[in-house]
Amino acid sequence: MSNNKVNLYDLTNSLGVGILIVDKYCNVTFSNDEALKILGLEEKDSSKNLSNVLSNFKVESFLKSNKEHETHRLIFNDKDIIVVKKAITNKDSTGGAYIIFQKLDVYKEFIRQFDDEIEASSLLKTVMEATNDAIVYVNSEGYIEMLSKPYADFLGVDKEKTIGKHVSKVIENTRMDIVIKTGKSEIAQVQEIKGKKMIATRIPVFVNQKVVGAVGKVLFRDVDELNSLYMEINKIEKELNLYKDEFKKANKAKYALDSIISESKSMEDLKKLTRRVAKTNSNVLILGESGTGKELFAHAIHNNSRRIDAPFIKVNCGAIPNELLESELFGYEEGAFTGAKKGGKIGKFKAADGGTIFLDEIGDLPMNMQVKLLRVLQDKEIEKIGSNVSEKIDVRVIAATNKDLEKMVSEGMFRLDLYYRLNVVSIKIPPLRNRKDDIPILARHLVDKISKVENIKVDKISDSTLEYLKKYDWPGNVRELENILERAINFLDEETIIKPECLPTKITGAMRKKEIKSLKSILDDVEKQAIIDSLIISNGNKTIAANILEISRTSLYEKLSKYGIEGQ
Ligand SMILES: Nc1ncnc2c1ncn2[C@@H]1O[C@H](COP(=O)(O)OP(=O)(O)OP(=O)(O)O)[C@@H](O)[C@H]1O
Repeated sequence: MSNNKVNLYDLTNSLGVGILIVDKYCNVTFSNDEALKILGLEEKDSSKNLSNVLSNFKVESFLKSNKEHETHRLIFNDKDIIVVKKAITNKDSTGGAYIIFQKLDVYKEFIRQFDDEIEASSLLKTVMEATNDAIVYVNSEGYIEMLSKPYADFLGVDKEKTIGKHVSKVIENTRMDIVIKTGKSEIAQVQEIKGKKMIATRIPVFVNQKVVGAVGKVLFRDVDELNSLYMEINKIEKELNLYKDEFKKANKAKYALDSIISESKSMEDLKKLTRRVAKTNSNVLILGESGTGKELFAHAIHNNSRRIDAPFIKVNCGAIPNELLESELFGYEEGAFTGAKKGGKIGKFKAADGGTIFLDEIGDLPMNMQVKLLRVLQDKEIEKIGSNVSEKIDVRVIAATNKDLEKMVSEGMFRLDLYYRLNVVSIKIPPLRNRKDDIPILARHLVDKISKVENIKVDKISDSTLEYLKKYDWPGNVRELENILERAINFLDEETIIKPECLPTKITGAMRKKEIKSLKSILDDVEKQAIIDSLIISNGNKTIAANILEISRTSLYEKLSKYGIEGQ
């Protein structure tokens, strides 16, 4: 091989194209490595295979055709190949042809990249045109390739005329050329342009780890604008904190265990149990007749738990109409249904996240909601109405009812699985009639509480009043006691002592009758009844009646007139 041929060989290989040279008899006089590589041929069989290639490439017919060149596309060894044949026609040559070929994939990839670039650049152009921000894009040498209209307007330059100019000639105090050199972003830096302090961000653009340009963006037109924005944000933040505080205050458990006034052993034991239970994370079911203090216990559990600083949210399941219950508990997305509020609504469970939810009157929860509540307790996640995304929540559930839940379960009115989930720990508050020891201390506590609210001076509750209170059965429990005492306090005139007269007759009436009766009047009552009975038996015959009573007729007449019994 001559030196020239060696050069031609290296050169053609480095071009990445296959080259064959044939003489006028269609003998291969030259082939490069790329040719074999592209055609997928082994070097050792090259001469045999090349004749196969020449016939596929239709070289012989090309030589005979006297055409100067010919291009066609063909499939060889499953490869999509483009072939260019060129006749060797210079006058000192003996003829033949150059056959130059390449795999089409290379071009396809090239075209794809080209298309991508066109697409990216038109996308960038569209973004630049649509933006309200001041944006500039410079190439790797710092020449402007794109400038947004707002930026051009602010600079007072013609947008089109800036393209191709060096950024330092168009933008005052620019550092875009520095960012290109350092390859380091500069975020939110002050840049003075036309006497205004602007906040600029400059970001280098990398392709294959090489800086190919940089984007600059002015975040705010002027620092003053930023300051007023900052003040606005500050104001909103303060307002938000205020609302957060209000929310916290409104959704705070008000009562501690000390607020539960009692002296009876049963209640003291219950308070001890409550203190222990509060420390755990278990769901609690509070049972007891109406007015026994179930809500007080729920507050106390929250306030003695680790959740004390998180919200305590109360929901009265019996007071919310069925159709609203789901949105109250779980919230809804904006547009979830007609009439849904803009921005949607947060449900009580979400509001209680991290804290406690108190589901009062749980026995009134309709069946469909029982199923949904069970799912929340099992999965510890909620799904807003109109959303298909569920959200994890961490809420402790305290439920309460004055209904007999076990009976409801046996009657199919309450789900057994939900009952088990809620009843991990149960607190059963005894009715007031079963702990009458609590009445004096409770009465004094309630009188203090009410007199403060009503601003009425009360010195004490008389002993006889306390006796009456202890003898009554209190079907409405502590709430009824509170109401009776409030009424009594409002009865006080100049007095400062609550006496029996201040109590309603349902409490004093029956007892007073019994107590003021003397032995004589009791005997009179019995005597009168015996006379009536004897007259009934004797069918009104006074002689027989006197005989039954073993008294004289005269005596009977006297007693009839004494008791006003007539005409029997
Ligand atoms: N042990 C107590 N000490 C002080 N106040 C009490 C006590 N028990 C109940 N009360 C008061 O009695 C009233 C009724 O209590 P609470 O609302 O907690 O009862 P409840 O069992 O939840 O009633 P309901 O079943 O009707 O919802 C409240 O004003 C509460 O402060």
